[in-house]
Amino acid sequence: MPATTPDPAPAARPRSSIRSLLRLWPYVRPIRGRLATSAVVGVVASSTGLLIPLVLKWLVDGPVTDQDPSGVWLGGGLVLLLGVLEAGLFGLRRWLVARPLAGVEASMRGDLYRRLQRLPVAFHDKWASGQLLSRATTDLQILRMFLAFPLVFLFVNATTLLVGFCILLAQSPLLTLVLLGPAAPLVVLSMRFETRYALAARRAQDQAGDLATLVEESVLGVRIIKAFGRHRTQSQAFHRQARDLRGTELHKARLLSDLWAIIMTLPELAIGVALVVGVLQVSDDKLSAGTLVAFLTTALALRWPVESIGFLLAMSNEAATAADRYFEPMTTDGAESSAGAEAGTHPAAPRGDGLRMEGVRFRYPDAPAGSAALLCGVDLHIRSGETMALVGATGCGKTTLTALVPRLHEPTGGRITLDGADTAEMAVARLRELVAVAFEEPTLFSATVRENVAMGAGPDGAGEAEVLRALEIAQCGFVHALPDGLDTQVGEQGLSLSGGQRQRLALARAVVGRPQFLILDDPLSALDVHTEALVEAALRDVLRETTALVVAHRPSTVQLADRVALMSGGRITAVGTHPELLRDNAEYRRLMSGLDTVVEPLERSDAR
Ligand SMILES: Nc1ncnc2c1ncn2[C@@H]1O[C@H](COP(=O)(O)OP(=O)(O)OP(=O)(O)O)[C@@H](O)[C@H]1O
Repeated sequence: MPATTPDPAPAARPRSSIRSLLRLWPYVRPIRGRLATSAVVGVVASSTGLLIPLVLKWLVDGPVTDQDPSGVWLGGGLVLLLGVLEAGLFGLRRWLVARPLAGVEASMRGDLYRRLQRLPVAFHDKWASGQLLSRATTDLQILRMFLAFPLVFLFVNATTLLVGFCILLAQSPLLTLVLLGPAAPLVVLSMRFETRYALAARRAQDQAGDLATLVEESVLGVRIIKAFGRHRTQSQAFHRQARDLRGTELHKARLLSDLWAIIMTLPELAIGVALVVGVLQVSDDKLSAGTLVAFLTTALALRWPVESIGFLLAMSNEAATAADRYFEPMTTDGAESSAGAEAGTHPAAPRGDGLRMEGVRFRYPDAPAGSAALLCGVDLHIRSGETMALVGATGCGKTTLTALVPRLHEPTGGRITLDGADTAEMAVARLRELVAVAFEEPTLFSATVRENVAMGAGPDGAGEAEVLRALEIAQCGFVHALPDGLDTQVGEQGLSLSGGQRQRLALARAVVGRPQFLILDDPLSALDVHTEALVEAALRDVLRETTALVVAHRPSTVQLADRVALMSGGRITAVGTHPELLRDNAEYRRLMSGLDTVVEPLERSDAR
């Protein structure tokens, strides 16, 4: 099932940026002291800058008018000192927050990673990996930038404006009124901009996530794309999505440039008008030249706090969107709980009853409405130490049923017990210590052979002897011929292995921990007949010590099992030994003779 972009509706819903940003509080709380100090230092720094016009006023009205060179030198030195102090304080502000903010980003990323690990397989089936990747990278960077700049500077600039206007008011109330003229239209404009920019920012961030998904799929599926000559189609899809993203980014840039143009023009106009009015006042002797110089220099110094509002608002908006996107997977329902006994504290249930399924029902959450449940009352008992083969037509739900045992999906009805203990009540960690799985599609990680195999052992890990034993059972002799033996890197960024080799390593991983319960989903499908026979011979010893459910498509795999369960119409319709079923069950005979047919949903619902 292809992963898709999650519900795009949030982009269309109006939301409060402030409420979205307030959700960051738990992460910001530990560094609130640092942030507050950095804000205070920022205010002191910009207020220091506002003292410069006052020194200029003193310079013009005093030493310059009196033609006193030593006074001019003193004034110049003072201006230089204030400038250096301002720069130093801004540097200190930056130093105060840089390290703590990197820590906030790291802890948010850590929480998201842990959350993604705990979210059920159903969640990952639905969410595109690129979307999750962009939330864990770009969105978190945007949030760090917000905490470093807009959060502090919206406060620092607002305070600077307040202090600045008090200074202006003290110089000339009339000229201050002239300067305040554009304030009302600027506020209205900023509010309108905020709404429109928020929608564009959300769209751009979602589109970036979709693009990341497409790139990831193109890289992972490069063999298929080449083999089927689909590079042109894939590249067209890439260009289409990249064009859409570019369009949205341009739209954002247009919104920002419109706002910026007005934010730059209106204050400049107001300063121009203030200059004309001020010059008239100086010529009428209603204002000293020094006061006019100080007023205009202060007004010019306040241009930056006003002009920066545009991009501070834009960055805050993007941060609000990033916060929404970050918290979507963080607050999605269904994370695997650690309900039940804690890992390690749940006593291993006494051996005896084996694996029991009672009336197990399941339907995928995204199955079409009104369609029949995939599993509609599975009853099956695998005795302790027994190996049960699970046979059924393609698509009848065998893999799904095996995934319910380690709770990769939660059954929608019925119960599964392991030696009498209900899996629904067990801590997930404990359950997965008891049950080992090897899937038909073997996934290896970017790690050494040894690490990939040892991953299947419990929290105590596996020693060298255990790893070698598992490799031998799975007939993985080929690993000793690899360039670095067991230390050879395999997986996505390592040496490429054949399908059969990967499958055998996955099998070694499943058996390394001597699991009490073993689930094998057609584990030998990629092996040649000779290797399959060797693996089966070695597996028999392992299977004797464990309770196993083995999905089987071929008579050779079925031979591994003590008994066979036939699955059909979402239920187990027959259980018996291979010869018994061959003798008594026509469907089983058909399946084993290779005349298998794909199960259509209609057939399933008919069977009910
Ligand atoms: N994540 C999913 N969401 C919705 N439907 C799914 C999902 N995974 C599988 N299905 C559907 O459930 C049905 C059973 O799939 P499953 O893989 O369990 O069958 P199977 O018997 O193991 O098939 P095979 O023998 O080919 O491996 C199929 O129709 C499949 O399309």
